[in-house]
Amino acid sequence: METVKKTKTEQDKKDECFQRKVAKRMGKAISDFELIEDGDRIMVGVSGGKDSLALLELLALRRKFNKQNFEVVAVHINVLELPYEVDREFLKGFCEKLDVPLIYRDINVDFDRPSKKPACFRCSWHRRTTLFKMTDEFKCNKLALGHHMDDAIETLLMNMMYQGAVCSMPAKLSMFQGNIILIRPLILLKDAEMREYSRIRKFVLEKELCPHEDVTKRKETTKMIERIAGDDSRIRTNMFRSMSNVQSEYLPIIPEKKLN
Ligand SMILES: Nc1ncnc2c1ncn2[C@@H]1O[C@H](COP(=O)(O)OP(=O)(O)OP(=O)(O)O)[C@@H](O)[C@H]1O
Repeated sequence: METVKKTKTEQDKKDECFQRKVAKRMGKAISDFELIEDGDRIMVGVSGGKDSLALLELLALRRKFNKQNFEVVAVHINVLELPYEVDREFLKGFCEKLDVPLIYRDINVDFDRPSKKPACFRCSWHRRTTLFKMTDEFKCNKLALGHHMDDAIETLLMNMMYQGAVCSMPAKLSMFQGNIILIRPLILLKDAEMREYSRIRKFVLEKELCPHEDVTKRKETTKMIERIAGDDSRIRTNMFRSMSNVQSEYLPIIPEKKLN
């Protein structure tokens, strides 16, 4: 039978080159922060959003083509009280193509219970706690989340502005006496790069907005960074890099006993 060979357009070549760049950047994070070792069994939290889909795909491809020997398991937590669901058919097909097992878990979040914490915070806490518990159940030693560089910068500014603390999201965090290691392999990638990756890969994304979404502080912070950074691509990178360049002798550090 005659096979029809599709010729690559200039755009196709550019897109492939961009995908390789993103994979390399994640590889750099994995190597710089020593995120993955041979024999790891990594649980990937997949929300159905662009970042965690990209993370899952990039890790699965790395496992296939690189020399590192590790396993990947995808988990989606479904909050029963939320009025929408992830596109299950898409996610199923996506994981099958990558040869990654997919686990669904339904959970309840009592949004009506009075609490000082915002609904978004509580929902995220429940999802995260469920993921941690599931690592044990499915014998995974690492949990990978899809946070990227802009998430880290936003968190840094939010903690400075609302908590009076300089802290953000580490690329690697040992938790529960070292029983589980949280990793963030996309930490060297920007949101704009993840959006481009998602466009190229034609990810099917949830369009429905969560009714509880924290529309205030994080969104305001995102806009604030947009205003500060403008078109200068160095600014986001420098804000991120500043977290690895803390010159404490040049900070007005108040002695602990005088803090209150
Ligand atoms: N429902 C979920 N099930 C499994 N993992 C989740 C879920 N929600 C979030 N996560 C994990 O936590 C990370 C951070 O969550 P967050 O809510 O900030 O991301 P998101 O905006 O839902 O989407 P994205 O997948 O694009 O990061 C996600 O990247 C993903 O790894």
